[in-house]
Amino acid sequence: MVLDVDDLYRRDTGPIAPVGGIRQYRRLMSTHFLLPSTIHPQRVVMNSFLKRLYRLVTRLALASGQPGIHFLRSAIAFLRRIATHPQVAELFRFIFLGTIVETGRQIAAKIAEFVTDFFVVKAEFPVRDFSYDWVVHYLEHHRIWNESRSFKIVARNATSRPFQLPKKTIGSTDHPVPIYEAATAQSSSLFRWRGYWMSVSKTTAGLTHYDSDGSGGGTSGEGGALILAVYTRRRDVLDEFVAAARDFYINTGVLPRKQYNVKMEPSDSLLTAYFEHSDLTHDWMLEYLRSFDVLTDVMDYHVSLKQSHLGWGTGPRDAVRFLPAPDSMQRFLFKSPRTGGSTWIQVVIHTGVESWSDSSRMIGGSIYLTLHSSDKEVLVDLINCAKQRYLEHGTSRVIVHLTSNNGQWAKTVTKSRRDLSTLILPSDIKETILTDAQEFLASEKWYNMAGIPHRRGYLLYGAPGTGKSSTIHAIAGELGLEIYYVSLANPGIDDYTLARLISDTPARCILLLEDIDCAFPSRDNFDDDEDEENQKKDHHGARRGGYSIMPPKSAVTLSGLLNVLDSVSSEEGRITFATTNHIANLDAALIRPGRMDVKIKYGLATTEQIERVFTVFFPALNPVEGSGAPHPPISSTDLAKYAAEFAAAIPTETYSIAQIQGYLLTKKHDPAGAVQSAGDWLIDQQREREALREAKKQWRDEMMRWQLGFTPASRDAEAWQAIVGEIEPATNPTSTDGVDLSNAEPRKEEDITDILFGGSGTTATDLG
Ligand SMILES: Nc1ncnc2c1ncn2[C@@H]1O[C@H](COP(=O)(O)OP(=O)(O)OP(=O)(O)O)[C@@H](O)[C@H]1O
Repeated sequence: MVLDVDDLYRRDTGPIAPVGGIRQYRRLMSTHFLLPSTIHPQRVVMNSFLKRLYRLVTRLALASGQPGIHFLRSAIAFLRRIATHPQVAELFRFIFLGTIVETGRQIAAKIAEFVTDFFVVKAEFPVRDFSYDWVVHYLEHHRIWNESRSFKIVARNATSRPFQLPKKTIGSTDHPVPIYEAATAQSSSLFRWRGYWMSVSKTTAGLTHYDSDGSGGGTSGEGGALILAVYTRRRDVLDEFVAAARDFYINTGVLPRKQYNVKMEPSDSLLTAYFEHSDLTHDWMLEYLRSFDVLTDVMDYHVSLKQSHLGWGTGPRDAVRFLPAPDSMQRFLFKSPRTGGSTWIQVVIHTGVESWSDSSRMIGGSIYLTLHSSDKEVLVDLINCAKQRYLEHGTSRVIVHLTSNNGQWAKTVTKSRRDLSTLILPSDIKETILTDAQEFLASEKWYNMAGIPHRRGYLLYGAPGTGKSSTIHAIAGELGLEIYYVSLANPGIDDYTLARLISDTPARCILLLEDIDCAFPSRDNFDDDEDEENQKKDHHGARRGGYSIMPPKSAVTLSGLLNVLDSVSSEEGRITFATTNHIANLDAALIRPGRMDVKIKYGLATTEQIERVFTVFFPALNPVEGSGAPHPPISSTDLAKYAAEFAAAIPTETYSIAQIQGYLLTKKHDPAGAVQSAGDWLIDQQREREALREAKKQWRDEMMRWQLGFTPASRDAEAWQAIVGEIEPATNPTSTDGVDLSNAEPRKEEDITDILFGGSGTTATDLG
């Protein structure tokens, strides 16, 4: 601003003011320079500046001794002189021109921005978003990047290959092919799409391929984005483009990008599901993933011959099985049978880590699924499919769940079903158990109405090797139930872990409690399982001694076991099978109806059973395939003759079927020889039994000595004999109670074919 004070003064104040006309200046300033401050706050600032200037000028004028107006004139003249100096004038010209140019540039930028906003539609696709995948896949497929002049070239397998056998010579297909991708630099590509020009660029460096490994720290282009500009005023062109890219992505079934950080950074568009190893749903899912061979893009294999890795025993035992490597990320397309829609699912199978205390147990094994969907129904569909598949497949096998040493369901083994007809049992034991169990499972409503807990217990007792476990196995197959096997002799299982194990079982299943007599201190842990005499004593309920030499075999107490059998969690259609070799050891409370409703005795092989075992072992005219060198075909008449002779040679109810099978196995190609050598085998058996009995007796003696403080040095033969005589009544036919049992009438035992339905308890037929 050029201030011609004189002129102003002249106009407003008339003649020049005399020296010291300070008031005139004041008036001048207030009249013409000061701006109405009420209008705008910036003017207040300006007014303040002018006031200060005015004061300064006034002071200078007074100090110079000149009248104010003369001072101003000389000051202005000085300034004019400077301003008219050629170099200063040149400087002013530059400033002026620069100002014009800069202003012009800014105006042009504004116009460009305006035009861009007006005529270009822009969109940004963040790198870690699905939309990015759609667009990049679409552009890649249409070779949009090739319009660019700068590329990144990577060597890859164009498509994921299913497993192939290695070729003898390396062909061109064995090597990866080059894939052109957009360079990581911020280069933009211009292309035409459906008549519209578009340009695409990236905001940050990073891998651009849709399937890039996001795990490589810093190389995933995290935080970057794809910028798309559509040169049109129409927004719907962008909508169309995005929709087309999305459809193309879905329809080409392209593998989605691997999701690495779903756990840490949950996404709104991804569902995750976790299947814990100890839960049945884990088995469903594993079965589904294995059986359908859904994981077709696996490139990371776990190669195994292990039985437990062979799926469900469908293939030959020596087949090499390729499983996805543990912890590797696989993706598969799940087609929902309900909607018909497909959803990508990422699966990671964690095997867990092996427990240091129990090598058979894996800690933390699980299946982790990530569904590329936000629809929970898809997950429900998947679980239903897995369950259905599992159950369908389950009809040809029996699944047995085993515990670890520290009391958790740790392992699942599958066995092929055993046909009930392969069991050689007297009369209709098998059918009776099966019918009873079927009726029980079908009468849940009746139980509820009658207020009776919906559970049923079966106690199978008798000598080892008589078919107790085999019966349970066959029944489980018939009923289509899974077996949850708990051995009470497992040292890691106590009352607490047993209760937890039981509560972790599903509603409909078979709970198998083996060695139930281990649940409390046995009267004698040296029972000779093979000892016929002892077995008979068991039947008579006679006790061979009152001493428990060894501590109990199980950490489970009787009350703990009773609690578990009575617990609320065991009321949901659960069938409990318990087995024991010594029913006489069991507490009456344990086997009372309500806990063990059906009691079945398994005896040693009768003559009739022995004959049937023989017939089954040597099928007439029908050599068994795959049995090595099959025995020469024999006529059914000869077979019947041999079977009868063999059965007659073996004393009835003396040997278990397992023992007889063991002998026949040594003669599996020679039925006639089996009959001839039967006598020798019996003698061997007798010797073996006596040797075994003697060895056990000696061992028992040693243990007693040790427990009673006898050492070889302090051994006193007489004192020892007195003790042995006192505590070893089993070697004597007379019991310690003083009752002579040698001539006593054996307690009336039902025939093996008779089933004891728990005395006064409900029977299967009662429940009809
Ligand atoms: N009654 C039977 N019919 C057919 N096979 C039998 C029979 N009893 C035993 N076996 C055979 O003997 C073997 C052992 O049978 P199993 O395990 O069922 O006996 P167990 O009574 O449960 O013995 P343990 O009391 O020792 O558990 C199996 O291979 C089975 O095939």
